Amino acid sequence: MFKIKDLSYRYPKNQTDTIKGISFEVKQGEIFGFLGPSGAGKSTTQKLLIKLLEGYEGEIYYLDKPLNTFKESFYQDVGVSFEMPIHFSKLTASENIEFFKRFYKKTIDTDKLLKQVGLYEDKDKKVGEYSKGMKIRLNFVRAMINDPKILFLDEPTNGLDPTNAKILKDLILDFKARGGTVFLTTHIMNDVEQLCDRVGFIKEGRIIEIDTPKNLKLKYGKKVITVEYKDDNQLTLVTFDQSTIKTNEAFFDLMKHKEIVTIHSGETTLEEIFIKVTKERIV
Ligand SMILES: Nc1ncnc2c1ncn2[C@@H]1O[C@H](COP(=O)(O)OP(=O)(O)OP(=O)(O)O)[C@@H](O)[C@H]1O
Repeated sequence: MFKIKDLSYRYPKNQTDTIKGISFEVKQGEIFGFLGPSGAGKSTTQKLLIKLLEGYEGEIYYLDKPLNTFKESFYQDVGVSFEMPIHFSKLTASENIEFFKRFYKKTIDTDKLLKQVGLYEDKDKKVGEYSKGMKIRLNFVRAMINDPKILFLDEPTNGLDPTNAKILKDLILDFKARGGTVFLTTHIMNDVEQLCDRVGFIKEGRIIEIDTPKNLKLKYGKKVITVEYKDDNQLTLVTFDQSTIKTNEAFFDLMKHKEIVTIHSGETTLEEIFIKVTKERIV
Protein backbone atom coordinates (compact mmCIF):
# COMPACT_ATOMS: atom_id res chain seq x y z
CA MET A 1 0.00 0.00 0.00
CA PHE A 2 2.86 2.34 0.91
CA LYS A 3 6.41 1.86 -0.35
CA ILE A 4 9.04 4.10 1.14
CA LYS A 5 12.51 4.24 -0.40
CA ASP A 6 15.51 6.11 1.01
CA LEU A 7 13.29 8.69 2.66
CA SER A 8 15.07 11.59 4.33
CA TYR A 9 13.62 14.70 5.87
CA ARG A 10 15.05 17.78 7.54
CA TYR A 11 12.86 20.34 9.31
CA PRO A 12 13.55 23.74 7.69
CA LYS A 13 15.14 25.27 10.81
CA ASN A 14 17.26 22.22 11.70
CA GLN A 15 20.92 21.53 10.88
CA THR A 16 20.55 17.76 10.54
CA ASP A 17 18.07 15.32 9.04
CA THR A 18 15.38 13.96 11.35
CA ILE A 19 14.66 11.06 8.99
CA LYS A 20 17.84 9.52 7.59
CA GLY A 21 17.22 7.39 4.52
CA ILE A 22 14.56 4.95 5.65
CA SER A 23 13.05 2.26 3.42
CA PHE A 24 10.10 0.06 4.28
CA GLU A 25 6.73 -1.10 3.09
CA VAL A 26 3.25 -1.08 4.60
CA LYS A 27 1.39 -3.95 3.00
CA GLN A 28 -2.27 -3.83 2.12
CA GLY A 29 -4.43 -5.35 4.86
CA GLU A 30 -1.77 -5.40 7.57
CA ILE A 31 -1.41 -3.62 10.87
CA PHE A 32 2.08 -2.19 10.79
CA GLY A 33 3.48 -1.02 14.12
CA PHE A 34 6.04 1.77 13.96
CA LEU A 35 7.98 1.77 17.19
CA GLY A 36 10.90 3.60 18.67
CA PRO A 37 12.09 5.81 21.50
CA SER A 38 10.70 9.27 22.02
CA GLY A 39 12.07 11.67 19.41
CA ALA A 40 13.13 8.88 17.02
CA GLY A 41 11.06 10.23 14.13
CA LYS A 42 7.80 8.26 14.26
CA SER A 43 5.43 11.24 14.08
CA THR A 44 7.60 12.90 11.44
CA THR A 45 7.39 9.77 9.28
CA GLN A 46 3.65 9.60 9.83
CA LYS A 47 3.28 13.24 8.81
CA LEU A 48 5.30 12.60 5.64
CA LEU A 49 3.05 9.67 4.73
CA ILE A 50 -0.10 11.75 5.13
CA LYS A 51 1.30 14.69 3.18
CA LEU A 52 1.41 17.04 6.16
CA LEU A 53 5.11 17.59 5.53
CA GLU A 54 6.63 18.10 2.12
CA GLY A 55 10.12 18.74 0.83
CA TYR A 56 11.49 15.30 1.58
CA GLU A 57 14.16 13.34 -0.28
CA GLY A 58 13.63 9.81 -1.50
CA GLU A 59 10.40 8.23 -2.65
CA ILE A 60 7.00 7.53 -1.14
CA TYR A 61 4.60 5.46 -3.21
CA TYR A 62 0.94 5.07 -2.36
CA LEU A 63 -0.83 2.30 -4.29
CA ASP A 64 2.22 2.16 -6.58
CA LYS A 65 2.06 5.84 -7.58
CA PRO A 66 4.27 8.62 -6.19
CA LEU A 67 2.48 10.18 -3.23
CA ASN A 68 3.04 13.69 -4.55
CA THR A 69 0.88 12.93 -7.61
CA PHE A 70 -2.14 12.59 -5.29
CA LYS A 71 -4.08 15.73 -4.54
CA GLU A 72 -6.92 16.24 -2.03
CA SER A 73 -8.59 13.01 -3.16
CA PHE A 74 -5.88 11.16 -1.19
CA TYR A 75 -7.61 12.20 2.04
CA GLN A 76 -10.80 10.38 1.01
CA ASP A 77 -8.81 7.17 1.57
CA VAL A 78 -7.18 8.14 4.85
CA GLY A 79 -8.29 8.14 8.48
CA VAL A 80 -6.11 9.82 11.08
CA SER A 81 -6.27 9.67 14.85
CA PHE A 82 -3.41 11.49 16.49
CA GLU A 83 -2.61 11.40 20.17
CA MET A 84 -4.06 14.81 21.02
CA PRO A 85 -7.74 14.80 20.08
CA ILE A 86 -8.78 17.86 18.12
CA HIS A 87 -12.46 18.74 18.31
CA PHE A 88 -14.59 21.83 18.57
CA SER A 89 -15.29 21.83 22.30
CA LYS A 90 -18.32 24.15 22.04
CA LEU A 91 -20.04 21.76 19.62
CA THR A 92 -21.61 18.45 20.56
CA ALA A 93 -20.06 15.17 19.43
CA SER A 94 -22.79 14.83 16.76
CA GLU A 95 -22.15 18.37 15.51
CA ASN A 96 -18.41 17.68 15.35
CA ILE A 97 -19.05 14.52 13.34
CA GLU A 98 -21.46 16.26 10.97
CA PHE A 99 -18.89 19.03 10.43
CA PHE A 100 -16.13 16.58 9.51
CA LYS A 101 -18.47 14.46 7.37
CA ARG A 102 -18.84 17.42 4.99
CA PHE A 103 -15.24 16.94 3.80
CA TYR A 104 -15.87 13.46 2.49
CA LYS A 105 -17.70 11.97 -0.48
CA LYS A 106 -18.47 8.71 1.30
CA THR A 107 -19.29 8.45 5.01
CA ILE A 108 -20.33 5.68 7.39
CA ASP A 109 -23.22 5.21 9.80
CA THR A 110 -21.53 6.93 12.73
CA ASP A 111 -24.40 6.17 15.15
CA LYS A 112 -23.47 2.49 14.96
CA LEU A 113 -19.83 3.29 15.71
CA LEU A 114 -20.79 5.73 18.49
CA LYS A 115 -22.78 2.89 20.07
CA GLN A 116 -19.81 0.53 19.72
CA VAL A 117 -17.45 2.92 21.49
CA GLY A 118 -20.07 3.72 24.14
CA LEU A 119 -20.63 7.36 23.22
CA TYR A 120 -24.09 7.20 21.66
CA GLU A 121 -25.88 8.27 24.85
CA ASP A 122 -23.56 11.27 25.13
CA LYS A 123 -23.54 12.32 21.48
CA ASP A 124 -25.53 15.48 22.18
CA LYS A 125 -23.20 16.63 24.95
CA LYS A 126 -20.70 19.38 24.20
CA VAL A 127 -17.25 17.89 23.63
CA GLY A 128 -15.84 20.39 26.15
CA GLU A 129 -17.71 18.39 28.81
CA TYR A 130 -16.24 15.07 27.65
CA SER A 131 -13.63 13.22 29.72
CA LYS A 132 -10.20 12.56 28.21
CA GLY A 133 -11.14 8.96 27.42
CA MET A 134 -14.39 10.06 25.73
CA LYS A 135 -12.46 12.51 23.55
CA ILE A 136 -10.03 9.76 22.54
CA ARG A 137 -12.94 7.49 21.56
CA LEU A 138 -14.57 10.32 19.62
CA ASN A 139 -11.26 10.88 17.87
CA PHE A 140 -11.35 7.28 16.69
CA VAL A 141 -14.92 7.68 15.40
CA ARG A 142 -13.82 10.79 13.51
CA ALA A 143 -10.92 8.86 11.95
CA MET A 144 -13.40 6.27 10.66
CA ILE A 145 -16.14 8.56 9.28
CA ASN A 146 -14.96 8.37 5.68
CA ASP A 147 -14.64 4.56 5.70
CA PRO A 148 -10.88 4.89 5.08
CA LYS A 149 -8.64 2.41 3.29
CA ILE A 150 -5.76 3.22 5.61
CA LEU A 151 -5.84 4.32 9.21
CA PHE A 152 -2.99 6.23 10.83
CA LEU A 153 -3.20 5.80 14.57
CA ASP A 154 -0.91 7.48 17.08
CA GLU A 155 -1.16 5.94 20.57
CA PRO A 156 -4.83 5.03 20.01
CA THR A 157 -5.44 3.49 23.44
CA ASN A 158 -3.31 5.81 25.55
CA GLY A 159 -5.53 7.25 28.30
CA LEU A 160 -8.28 4.65 27.94
CA ASP A 161 -9.37 2.26 30.68
CA PRO A 162 -8.79 -1.46 29.89
CA THR A 163 -12.42 -2.05 28.84
CA ASN A 164 -12.50 0.85 26.39
CA ALA A 165 -8.98 0.03 25.18
CA LYS A 166 -10.19 -3.48 24.36
CA ILE A 167 -13.25 -2.13 22.50
CA LEU A 168 -11.01 0.11 20.40
CA LYS A 169 -8.53 -2.69 19.70
CA ASP A 170 -11.38 -4.97 18.60
CA LEU A 171 -12.61 -2.23 16.25
CA ILE A 172 -9.11 -1.90 14.80
CA LEU A 173 -9.02 -5.67 14.24
CA ASP A 174 -12.52 -5.52 12.64
CA PHE A 175 -11.24 -2.80 10.32
CA LYS A 176 -8.35 -5.04 9.32
CA ALA A 177 -10.69 -8.02 8.84
CA ARG A 178 -12.65 -5.89 6.34
CA GLY A 179 -9.44 -5.33 4.36
CA GLY A 180 -8.25 -2.11 5.99
CA THR A 181 -4.59 -1.23 6.47
CA VAL A 182 -3.27 0.34 9.67
CA PHE A 183 -0.11 2.31 10.41
CA LEU A 184 0.16 2.42 14.17
CA THR A 185 2.59 4.10 16.51
CA THR A 186 2.51 3.30 20.18
CA HIS A 187 4.63 2.86 23.26
CA ILE A 188 2.22 0.26 24.65
CA MET A 189 3.82 -3.08 23.80
CA ASN A 190 0.72 -4.99 24.88
CA ASP A 191 -1.18 -3.28 22.03
CA VAL A 192 1.59 -4.26 19.63
CA GLU A 193 1.35 -7.90 20.74
CA GLN A 194 -2.40 -7.90 20.27
CA LEU A 195 -2.63 -5.93 17.03
CA CYS A 196 0.47 -5.82 14.86
CA ASP A 197 1.27 -8.15 11.98
CA ARG A 198 4.70 -6.56 11.53
CA VAL A 199 6.69 -3.97 13.38
CA GLY A 200 9.43 -1.58 12.36
CA PHE A 201 11.79 -0.03 14.89
CA ILE A 202 13.14 3.45 14.27
CA LYS A 203 15.98 5.02 16.22
CA GLU A 204 17.52 8.43 15.58
CA GLY A 205 15.82 8.58 12.18
CA ARG A 206 17.02 5.17 10.97
CA ILE A 207 15.10 1.92 10.71
CA ILE A 208 16.99 -0.64 12.73
CA GLU A 209 14.70 -3.65 12.54
CA ILE A 210 11.55 -4.79 10.73
CA ASP A 211 9.85 -8.12 11.23
CA THR A 212 6.83 -9.92 12.63
CA PRO A 213 6.55 -9.98 16.44
CA LYS A 214 6.89 -13.78 16.23
CA ASN A 215 10.18 -13.64 14.29
CA LEU A 216 11.53 -10.95 16.60
CA LYS A 217 10.86 -13.23 19.54
CA LEU A 218 12.67 -16.06 17.77
CA LYS A 219 15.57 -13.76 16.96
CA TYR A 220 15.96 -11.92 20.26
CA GLY A 221 13.98 -14.00 22.63
CA LYS A 222 14.82 -16.91 24.79
CA LYS A 223 12.71 -18.97 27.12
CA VAL A 224 13.39 -18.04 30.70
CA ILE A 225 12.58 -19.26 34.17
CA THR A 226 12.18 -16.58 36.78
CA VAL A 227 12.57 -17.53 40.43
CA GLU A 228 11.55 -15.33 43.30
CA TYR A 229 13.10 -16.27 46.64
CA LYS A 230 13.41 -14.98 50.16
CA ASP A 231 16.81 -14.17 51.57
CA ASP A 232 17.14 -12.51 54.98
CA ASN A 233 13.48 -11.55 54.66
CA GLN A 234 14.21 -9.77 51.36
CA LEU A 235 12.55 -10.83 48.12
CA THR A 236 14.99 -11.39 45.24
CA LEU A 237 14.22 -12.17 41.60
CA VAL A 238 16.59 -14.16 39.34
CA THR A 239 16.14 -15.23 35.75
CA PHE A 240 17.63 -18.39 34.22
CA ASP A 241 17.92 -19.42 30.58
CA GLN A 242 15.50 -22.33 30.24
CA SER A 243 17.59 -24.14 27.62
CA THR A 244 20.52 -24.60 30.04
CA ILE A 245 18.55 -25.04 33.25
CA LYS A 246 19.33 -28.78 33.53
CA THR A 247 23.00 -28.06 34.08
CA ASN A 248 22.74 -24.76 35.91
CA GLU A 249 24.31 -25.27 39.36
CA ALA A 250 23.19 -21.83 40.55
CA PHE A 251 19.57 -22.83 39.88
CA PHE A 252 19.90 -26.08 41.85
CA ASP A 253 21.73 -24.31 44.64
CA LEU A 254 18.82 -21.88 44.92
CA MET A 255 16.27 -24.71 44.96
CA LYS A 256 18.14 -26.52 47.73
CA HIS A 257 19.06 -23.67 50.02
CA LYS A 258 16.61 -20.80 49.62
CA GLU A 259 12.97 -20.25 50.46
CA ILE A 260 11.33 -20.18 47.03
CA VAL A 261 8.30 -17.87 46.75
CA THR A 262 7.36 -18.21 43.05
CA ILE A 263 8.68 -19.87 39.89
CA HIS A 264 7.50 -18.73 36.47
CA SER A 265 8.44 -19.75 32.97
CA GLY A 266 8.00 -17.30 30.11
CA GLU A 267 9.41 -15.93 26.89
CA THR A 268 11.00 -12.61 26.12
CA THR A 269 8.38 -9.92 25.85
CA LEU A 270 8.18 -7.29 23.12
CA GLU A 271 8.95 -4.77 25.85
CA GLU A 272 12.32 -6.46 26.46
CA ILE A 273 12.91 -6.69 22.72
CA PHE A 274 12.11 -2.97 22.34
CA ILE A 275 14.68 -2.11 25.02
CA LYS A 276 17.29 -4.42 23.48
CA VAL A 277 16.77 -3.37 19.87
CA THR A 278 16.71 0.35 20.58
CA LYS A 279 19.73 0.18 22.90
CA GLU A 280 21.96 -1.58 20.41
CA ARG A 281 22.59 -0.10 17.00
CA ILE A 282 22.07 -2.99 14.63
CA VAL A 283 22.98 -1.34 11.33
N1 LIG B 1 8.40 21.14 13.73
C1 LIG B 1 9.62 20.71 14.06
N2 LIG B 1 10.71 21.47 13.83
C2 LIG B 1 11.93 21.03 14.16
N3 LIG B 1 12.21 19.82 14.70
C3 LIG B 1 11.16 19.01 14.93
C4 LIG B 1 9.82 19.41 14.64
N4 LIG B 1 9.00 18.40 14.99
C5 LIG B 1 9.78 17.41 15.49
N5 LIG B 1 11.08 17.78 15.46
C6 LIG B 1 12.23 16.98 15.91
O1 LIG B 1 12.29 15.79 15.16
C7 LIG B 1 12.70 14.70 15.98
C8 LIG B 1 11.70 13.58 15.83
O2 LIG B 1 10.46 13.99 16.36
P1 LIG B 1 9.15 13.11 16.24
O3 LIG B 1 8.02 13.91 16.79
O4 LIG B 1 9.01 12.60 14.85
O5 LIG B 1 9.52 11.90 17.23
P2 LIG B 1 8.63 10.68 17.75
O6 LIG B 1 9.41 9.45 17.47
O7 LIG B 1 7.27 10.76 17.17
O8 LIG B 1 8.59 10.93 19.32
P3 LIG B 1 7.43 10.65 20.43
O9 LIG B 1 7.44 9.17 20.67
O10 LIG B 1 7.92 11.41 21.61
O11 LIG B 1 6.13 11.16 19.87
C9 LIG B 1 12.82 15.24 17.41
O12 LIG B 1 14.18 15.49 17.65
C10 LIG B 1 12.04 16.53 17.37
O13 LIG B 1 12.58 17.48 18.25
